[in-house]
Amino acid sequence: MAIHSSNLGYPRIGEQREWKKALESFWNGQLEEANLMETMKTIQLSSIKKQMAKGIELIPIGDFSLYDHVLDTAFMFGYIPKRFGQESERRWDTYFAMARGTSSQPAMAMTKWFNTNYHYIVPELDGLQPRLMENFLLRDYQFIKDNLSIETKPVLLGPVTFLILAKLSTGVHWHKHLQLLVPVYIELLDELYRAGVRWVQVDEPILVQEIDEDIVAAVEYVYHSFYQKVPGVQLILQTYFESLSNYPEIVSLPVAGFGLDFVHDDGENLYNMKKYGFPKGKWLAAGMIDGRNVWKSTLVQKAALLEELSKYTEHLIIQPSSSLLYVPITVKHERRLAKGLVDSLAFADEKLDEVRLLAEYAQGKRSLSDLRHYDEQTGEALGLLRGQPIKKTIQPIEQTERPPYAKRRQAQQQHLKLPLLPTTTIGSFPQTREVRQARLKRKKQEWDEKQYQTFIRKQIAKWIEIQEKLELDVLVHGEFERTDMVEFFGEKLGGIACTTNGWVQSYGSRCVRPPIIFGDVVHLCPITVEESVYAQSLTEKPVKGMLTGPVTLYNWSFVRRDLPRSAVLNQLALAVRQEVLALEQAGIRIIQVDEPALREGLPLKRQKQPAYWQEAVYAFRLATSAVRLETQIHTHMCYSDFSEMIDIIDDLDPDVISIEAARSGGELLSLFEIHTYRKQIGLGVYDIHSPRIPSRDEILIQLERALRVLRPDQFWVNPDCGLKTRTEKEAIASLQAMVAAAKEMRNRLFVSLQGGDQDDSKR
Ligand SMILES: CN1c2c(nc(N)[nH]c2=O)NC[C@@H]1CNc1ccc(C(=O)N[C@@H](CCC(=O)N[C@@H](CCC(=O)N[C@@H](CCC(=O)O)C(=O)O)C(=O)O)C(=O)O)cc1
Ligand SMILES: N[C@@H](CCS)C(=O)O
Ligand SMILES: [Zn+2]
Repeated sequence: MAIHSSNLGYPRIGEQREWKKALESFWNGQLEEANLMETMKTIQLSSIKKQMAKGIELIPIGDFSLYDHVLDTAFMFGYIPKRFGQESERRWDTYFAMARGTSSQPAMAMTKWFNTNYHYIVPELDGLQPRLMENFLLRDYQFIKDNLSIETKPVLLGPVTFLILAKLSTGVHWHKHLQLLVPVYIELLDELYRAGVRWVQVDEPILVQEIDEDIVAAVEYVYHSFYQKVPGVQLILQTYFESLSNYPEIVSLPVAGFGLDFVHDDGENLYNMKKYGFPKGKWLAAGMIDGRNVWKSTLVQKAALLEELSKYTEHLIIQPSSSLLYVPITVKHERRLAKGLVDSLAFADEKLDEVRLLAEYAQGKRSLSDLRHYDEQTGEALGLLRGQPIKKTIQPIEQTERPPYAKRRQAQQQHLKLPLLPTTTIGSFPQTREVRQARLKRKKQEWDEKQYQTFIRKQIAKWIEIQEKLELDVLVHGEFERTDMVEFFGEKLGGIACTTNGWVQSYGSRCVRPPIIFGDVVHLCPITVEESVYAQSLTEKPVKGMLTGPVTLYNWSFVRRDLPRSAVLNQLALAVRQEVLALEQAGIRIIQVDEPALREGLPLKRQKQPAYWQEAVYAFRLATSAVRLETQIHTHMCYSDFSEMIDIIDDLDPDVISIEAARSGGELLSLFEIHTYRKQIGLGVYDIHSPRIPSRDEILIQLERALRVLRPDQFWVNPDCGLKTRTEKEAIASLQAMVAAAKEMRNRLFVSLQGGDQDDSKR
C-alpha cells in the first residue's frame, strides 16, 4: 500500500495577521511595494516551513495569494476587465484595483465561496481572450525550491469551476470560453512539468453540486485534453465540501487521482465507492480531517474509515477535507479559553498533526493504541464543560406565528408614522481607528469598563446627531461596541467561547474570529438594551434595535457536532427571542434581526435544502415572533444569491427586509417582476464596499428602477449593508446623497399623485 500525507491549502494571513497588516499598510501608502513583497515572501516561506515540520509530504503552493486565489486565476489568465486598463509596469496596482475598485472604477463583484464565509472576486470574462500572462504557480514552485530545496504540489482552480463561477453577459455561454481556456491551462501545466513538477491538484468543487450532462461533457473534454497534452503531470482532481456528484463518470476520467471529502459527504463518497468501486491504480486523496470546523478528530474512528478505504485502493493520500483557509492557524496562542475546550480544539496546525498521525498509522509506523491515546486526551473535559443538553430546545414548542401582515402594517404605521420611502441604514457606522484603539485600551486594561462605556456613548451621541442632521427617518446606534456582529453576541451568550487570535480570512484583508459554540446556548443577561435605549433617549425618531439572527450566529460560528443542527439553531433562536423581548420591553419600536448568512448555510446538494430551509425559517420565526403587533421586525441580508429565495423571505415573515442590491441590482429586480412580494423591502441603493461617493442622481436611477417593480408604499431607501468599513467622511457624504435622492423621489411621487409639491415639514 502506497501512502502519502498531503494538505490542500494553508491559511495565508499569518499567525499574527502579518499578511493583513502588510496589505493595509501598502494600500494606505505606508509600505513600499518592495517591502510588501518581502513580507509576503516571508509569510509564504514560514507557512511552507511549518508544513514541512509537520511532516506533510505534498505541500500545496498556489494557495498563497495577495488577495484571493480566484482573482489570481483570472489575473494569471489575463482576464483583466478593460476598465482597469492594460496590464502595466505596476501590475499590482491593476490587481488591487480589480479587487478593491478605484476612485473612478467600481471593483469587481465579490461573492461567497460555496457554503463558506470566504468571499472571492467574481471573474469577468466579457470581451476578453485568455492568455498565460504569468505562471504564478511556476513562480511559487521555483521560489520554494530555491529557498527550501523541496518539491511542492501546485494547486490550481480547475477550468470548469472557474468558468461556472465567472460572470458572463446574458446569452453568452461559458462553453465558448472553455475552448479558449483549455489550451492556456495546458501551457501552464506544460511549463510546470518542464520545471520538474509531478503532482498538481486541480480543484473542481463545482462537481459536488448537482451537475448536468453539459458539465459532465465539459469535464470530460478538459481532462482528456490535459491527459493528451501533458500526460506526465499527475493530476489530482480535487473536490470538497460535499460528496462527488456523477461519481461513475467522474472517476473514469484519465487523471492520476481523485480527491474526495469524507467528512462533509454524509457517507455518500464511501457508499459510491462500495457501489461502483474505485478505478484500479488511481490515487484516492481522502479528505479525512475536517477543514471546516475546529474540533479535534476522533482518530480511532478515522482509522476504521482508513480500513474501509483500503479495501478499494492501494494508493492513498491522507489529507484534510478541504483547504485549511476556513480555520484559524493555531490553538497555541489561545490563553482565554477553558482548559477542557482548548484540549478539544484543532486549528490548521493541529489538524496537520492529525494528518501526519493518521498517515503514520496507515504506514505502520504507529499503532491503534497511539491513536487511542490521542483521543483520550480530548473529549472528556469538553463533556464536563458542556453538561447535559437542554431537552426543551431540541423540540421547541414555542409559538412562531405573528398576526397577519396587513394588521401589523396598520398598527405599526400608526405607531411609527414614517414617511413614504423611509430612509435608514443597516446598523454599523465607521469602525474608525479611534474605535478599535478604544477597544484595545480596554483589552490591555489601560481603560476600565466605565471609560470604555463613556467612549461608546460619545460615539453613539455623535452619530445620532449626524443622523438627525442627515434627516434619516429610522436611526441606529451604530454598533460601536461590537468587534463583529457575530463575535459580539458570542461573547455575551452562555455556551459560546471566543478566541483571542482565531482569525479567519473573510474577504481581502478583512478577517473574523468565528465564535465556538461548545455548549448549550443561553441568554444570560440583556446584551444590546443599554446602547439602544441610550440612543433612543437622544432622539424622537425611532431607533432600530440591532441583533444578529440565529441562523447567521450558527453559520458564522464553529458549531458543536454532538447535537443536530436544528437543536443548536433553536437554542440560538430562543436566546435571540429573549433579547428581542428585552428590547421591546425597554421601549424599542423597531428591531432588526440580521440574517446575512441565511443563504450561506444552504446545503450544496439540492435534496438536503428543504430540511435546511425549514429549520432556518423556524429558528428565525422563533426568534422574532413573540413581539407585539406594533413592534416592527426588520431583517437584512447581503452578498448572497437571492434567486429562489423570495418565498423563503416571505416565510420568515419580517415586516421589512433590506437586501444588498447595488452590485447586482438588475438581476435582483427581475426577481420581483416574476414574484409578487407584498411586505416592505429596501433594496440597497449604493455599494458600501467602495470608497466612491455615489451621486444623488445615480441613486435616483436606482430608485426609479426599483419602483418599476415595487410599490412606493412598500419601499425603503438604505445602503447595501453596514458602513463599518467606510471612513466617516465617506459614510456621511454617501448618506447625504441617499437622503437627497429619497426626498426628490418623494416629491416626484407626490407631484404625480397630488399635482403639487410635498411639504416635508408637515409630515
Ligand atoms: C458582513 N460580513 C461579516 C461576515 N462575517 C462576520 N463574522 N461578520 C461580518 O460582519 N461575513 C460577510 C461579511 C464580511 N465582512 C466583513 C467586514 C469587515 C470585517 C472587518 O473589518 N474585520 C476586522 C476585524 C474586526 C475586529 O474584530 N476588530 C477588532 C480589532 C482587533 C484588532 O485588530 N486589534 C488590533 C488593534 C486595532 C488597531 O490598532 O487598529 C490589535 O489587537 O492589535 C476590534 O474591532 O476591536 C479586520 O480588521 O479584519 C470583517 C468582515
Ligand atoms: N447590522 C450589520 C449587518 C451586516 S451584514 C451591519 O450594519 O454591519
Ligand atoms: Zn450586510
